[in-house]
Parts: sequence; structure tokens; C-alpha cells
Amino acid sequence: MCTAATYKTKDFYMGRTLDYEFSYGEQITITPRNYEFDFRFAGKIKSHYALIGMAFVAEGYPLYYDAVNEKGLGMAGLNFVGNAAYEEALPEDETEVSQVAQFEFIPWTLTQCATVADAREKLAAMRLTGTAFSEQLPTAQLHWIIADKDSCIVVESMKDGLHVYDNPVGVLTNNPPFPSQMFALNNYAGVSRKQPESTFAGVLQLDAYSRGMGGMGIPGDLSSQSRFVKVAFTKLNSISGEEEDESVSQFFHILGSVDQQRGCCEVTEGKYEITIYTSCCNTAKGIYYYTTYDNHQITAVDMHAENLDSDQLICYPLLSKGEVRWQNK
Ligand SMILES: C[C@H](CCC(=O)NCCS(=O)(=O)O)[C@H]1CC[C@H]2[C@@H]3[C@H](O)C[C@@H]4C[C@H](O)CC[C@]4(C)[C@H]3C[C@H](O)[C@]12C
Repeated sequence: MCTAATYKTKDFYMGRTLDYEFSYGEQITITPRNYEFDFRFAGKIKSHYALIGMAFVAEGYPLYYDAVNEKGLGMAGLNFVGNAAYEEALPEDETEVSQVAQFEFIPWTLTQCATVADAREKLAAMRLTGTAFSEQLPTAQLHWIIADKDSCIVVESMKDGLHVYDNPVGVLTNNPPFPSQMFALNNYAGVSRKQPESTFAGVLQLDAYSRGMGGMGIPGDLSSQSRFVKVAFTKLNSISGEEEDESVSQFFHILGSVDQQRGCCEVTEGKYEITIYTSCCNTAKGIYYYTTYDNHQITAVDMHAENLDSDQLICYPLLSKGEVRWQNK
């Protein structure tokens, strides 16, 4: 499972948890402005917006899971298994719109669009194809969240076509499709951050028997529908200071509300999904913060500390070993 969220204070933040039972060897990857993208159908782009995000680099190509560009537009791909369906690629002379392979969707969008409005325009003239990157890396069944400081959308390619939804909560998990996830929030209309009031039945006085009963009724299991509700509640009720440290700290608490611990979710015999990493990107500053399952220290990579006019990918391996800060020895 995975969960993505946005958060706004003075700056705009976007990030995700990556929950899975194994890692591909992903790294923090900066794609500078002059790295040449040779898209399968959409031609070459030699000069473009720079990106920073998490990617598995295969044959020199950044296969992004999530990224933001230097203009503050961000995007993340999350599993949508069983619901994602892509188009067959057509010969070039049979289509007038851009064809984009699913593994190219993040770089194709973020290299060219500065805002969600730009992305919407591009999406209106695009076919998303199921073309695989290689035999070893087959098509991933995903859906995507795209956001800037002013708006957020979800893109789902399904059997009945490409759907683009407004996302007023700025959250995405996995299945079911986004409209059903949103609808489920109606079941929690009565949930509050305040102590519960006794409204169960007029004849019965029920007591708030403990402090800290805010959010009573919010689900706590690891299913994607439950994580959607939990993280939406946490994010929409979040209060933090406006400064960078306070905002980043709060962001990790928001996604921490759906953290996946080893042992709680068995996906196949003896294999457990865990939160491999959690990311938080300051989209205005181009800083990618992350933690890993065993390293709770927030680590950061700043895209503007690099030469963004280069044509070579810049990669930082995940620092995945945690350290205990001893106070008495
Ligand atoms: C497995 C990841 C999604 C995690 C997730 O949503 N888990 C939910 C589990 S569950 O269904 O709800 O049980 C996805 C997110 C991004 C994906 C990767 C990116 O799309 C980039 C390439 C795309 C290639 O087609 C396949 C390899 C790949 C490197 C993908 C592997 C894998 O599918 C990733 C890493």
C-alpha cells in the first residue's frame, strides 16, 4: 500500500509512503535541465524543467515513483492493481495526440508543465499506453496524484478511459477508484477532533470517559480505504507552525498515521509489506526529505545545491541505517 498527501503552510509540501515487500534499489534522483529524454512515442526533449524525486535508474533512465519539478509541480504514482487499464500504442500516423508510456508519465508531465492547469491541458491530448519499459520491468498498474500549491488532481486510466478528478482533500491511496474513496468520507461526517458528545440515543447518557477521544470512529486498519479516511482526517485537522522545520515535522506525522509495520500485513506466505520510505518534498524549494523503515532521522537532498544545467542524472542512495543518539555515554 501506499499513501500520498499534500500539506500547505508558508510553502507547499507533497509526499508519500512507499509500502511494499521489496525494494527495486530506488535512489533520490535529480534530473537536470539538459538530460535528454527520448520518449518512446513523444520524441526527444533536450531542455526542460529539472526534477527531483525517488526513482529506480535502469539503463540510465530515471523510472520515477514520485517527483517534483523546479516550478513546484509534483506527482506520485500509487498502485491501482485490478483497476488500471492502459491504451494499446497506435502507429504514429493513426493518432494526433501524444502517446505516453505509463513509465514515462511522471517525467513527461513534470519536464513540461509548471502547474496543474498545464498538466490538465496536456492530459486532454494524451493517450497513456501500457508499453513496458523492458521484459524485466513490466507495466506497473498505477494511478497518479498531481498537485501544485493551488490545486490537486487524480489521474486514473481505466477500461472506460482516462479520468481526471479534482482532489479537494489532497490525499491518494490505492483501491477502490478515487470517487469511491471520496464517497466513503460521508460515513465519517460525524467524526470530530473534539471530545465526543452523547448523541447515540436520547434515553442513554454516554460518557467521554477519557481525554484524547478526538477522531473517535476513524478506522485504524491498513486497507487503502481506511488509510484514505485516516490520513484525510489527520491532514485536514493538522495544525503546525509555518516554518520549514515545523511544517516538515508535521508532514511526517501526517503520513506516520498510516505507517505500515513489519508483520501486520502479509501479502504472500511469509512476505510482509512495510513502509520502505516516507517522503516529503518542499515543492517551492526543491528539497526532498525522507525517512526509511530503519532510519527515522529525516534526511534531505536539495536540488538547488546541484548544477541543474547539467545533462547527467545525479543520484543519492537512501541512507537506510538508523542511529541512536546516546545521551549518557
Ligand atoms: C510498488 C510501487 C507502488 C507501491 C504501492 O502502491 N503499494 C501498494 C501495495 S497494494 O497493491 O496496495 O497491496 C510502485 C510505485 C512506482 C512503481 C515503479 C514506477 O512506476 C517506475 C517503474 C515502472 C515500470 O513499468 C515497472 C518498474 C517501476 C520501477 C515501478 C515498480 C513498482 O510498480 C512501483 C515502485
